[in-house]
Amino acid sequence: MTDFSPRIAIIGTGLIGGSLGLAWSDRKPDCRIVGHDRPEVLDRAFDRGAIDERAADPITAVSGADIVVFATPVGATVKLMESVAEHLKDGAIVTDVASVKSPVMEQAADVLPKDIHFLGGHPMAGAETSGIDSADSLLFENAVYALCLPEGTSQDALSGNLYPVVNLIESTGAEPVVLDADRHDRIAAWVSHLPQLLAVALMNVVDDLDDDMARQLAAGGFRDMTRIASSPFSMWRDVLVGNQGRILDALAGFARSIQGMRNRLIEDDIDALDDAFEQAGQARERIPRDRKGFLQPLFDIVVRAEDRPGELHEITGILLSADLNVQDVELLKFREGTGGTFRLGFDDSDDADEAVDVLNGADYAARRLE
Ligand SMILES: NC(=O)c1ccc[n+]([C@@H]2O[C@H](COP(=O)([O-])OP(=O)(O)OC[C@H]3O[C@@H](n4cnc5c(N)ncnc54)[C@H](O)[C@@H]3O)[C@@H](O)[C@H]2O)c1
Ligand SMILES: O=C(O)C(=O)C[C@]1(C(=O)O)C=C[C@@H](O)C=C1
Repeated sequence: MTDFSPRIAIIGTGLIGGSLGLAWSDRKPDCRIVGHDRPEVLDRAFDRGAIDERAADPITAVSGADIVVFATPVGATVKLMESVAEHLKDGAIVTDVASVKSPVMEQAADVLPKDIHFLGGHPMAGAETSGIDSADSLLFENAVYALCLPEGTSQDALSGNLYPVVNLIESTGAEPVVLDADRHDRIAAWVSHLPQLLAVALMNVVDDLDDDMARQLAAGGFRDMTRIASSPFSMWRDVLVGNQGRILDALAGFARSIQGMRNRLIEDDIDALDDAFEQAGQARERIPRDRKGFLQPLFDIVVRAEDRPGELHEITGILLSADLNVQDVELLKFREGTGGTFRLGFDDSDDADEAVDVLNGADYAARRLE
């Protein structure tokens, strides 16, 4: 594996598995990627260039693979890991992308043979959509990628036995962050799993008003807070099962906070909420800005795009040829099906101005976002 052109098996070529495949096909062209999923998903992954080979079953996929990536829902990952364990190549590295780490880490410790190296993974990037059609080679750009080492594995393994998979993760543009599974799951309960439930609850209480005018008045604030309300339950069910206790703690903490606000309103002590707003404003400022999602690179542009495959690729290609480094990309979904607008973020104001000029020169409608 020293030549860094490993054979990679991706089990589950949906949103996350497909996005990894697309990123590696682009940036690690020497890798050979074999995928396993349902036949129709595999065909689509192959047509999109996310995989080089289709494997009809998981055992065929992992046979001979240097690196195996499970990108299936948590429950399926746990089951599949056991069913392929005995068929893994000696010395292979196994990783996963599950949103909750403890169940996967425990299963890896239980079922993987001693000569297999395991590294738990969780890209902190995703979407409210699922499936291979939503996969995007830029999904992990600037995203934090949580890595969990098995108990008893030293951090040195990240630059040793596990290096090939760390290198692949870094090649997607993601930034690895190492922490243990328990801490990961406790924090993910607060910053990812709780917000998912809140988005669903908020969307539904407004829906229950059954007032069309509410839907019309809902603007940016409501949209920002409910984007992930459309995430698929098929993925989230396993996360809720796998992290139930910690999510209950987070829900209890949230309930206390909201009840506190309610009490201040009941007591007509509105000004007492000033501290809460102050704390929230300051806390949000402390979240790193150079991260996907939160990223407000200081210099943004917007560009109109047609609703056709490859559009983003073309735009980023134009910028790359002009030596302009895009730090973040976001599709602002205003009118689905009729195209949309991308927000592109740059480190530098001059780069943002130049990007507007270059794109306008290539017949795109681009402008600075103030
Ligand atoms: N969606 C996100 O935002 C996000 C972000 C980070 C991590 N994750 C994690 O990534 C994993 C995959 O999520 P996703 O969003 O890509 O979902 P997805 O539905 O887009 O993709 C999952 C794929 O796995 C396939 N699959 C399911 N069971 C299978 C089985 N037994 N054998 C073979 N293939 C099987 C499905 O057909 C599907 O193509 C989950 O563990 C999830 O927790 C998701
Ligand atoms: O939809 C997005 O933007 C996401 O990044 C989704 C998100 C999250 O932020 O909590 C959801 C679950 C995953 O495990 C990781 C990422």
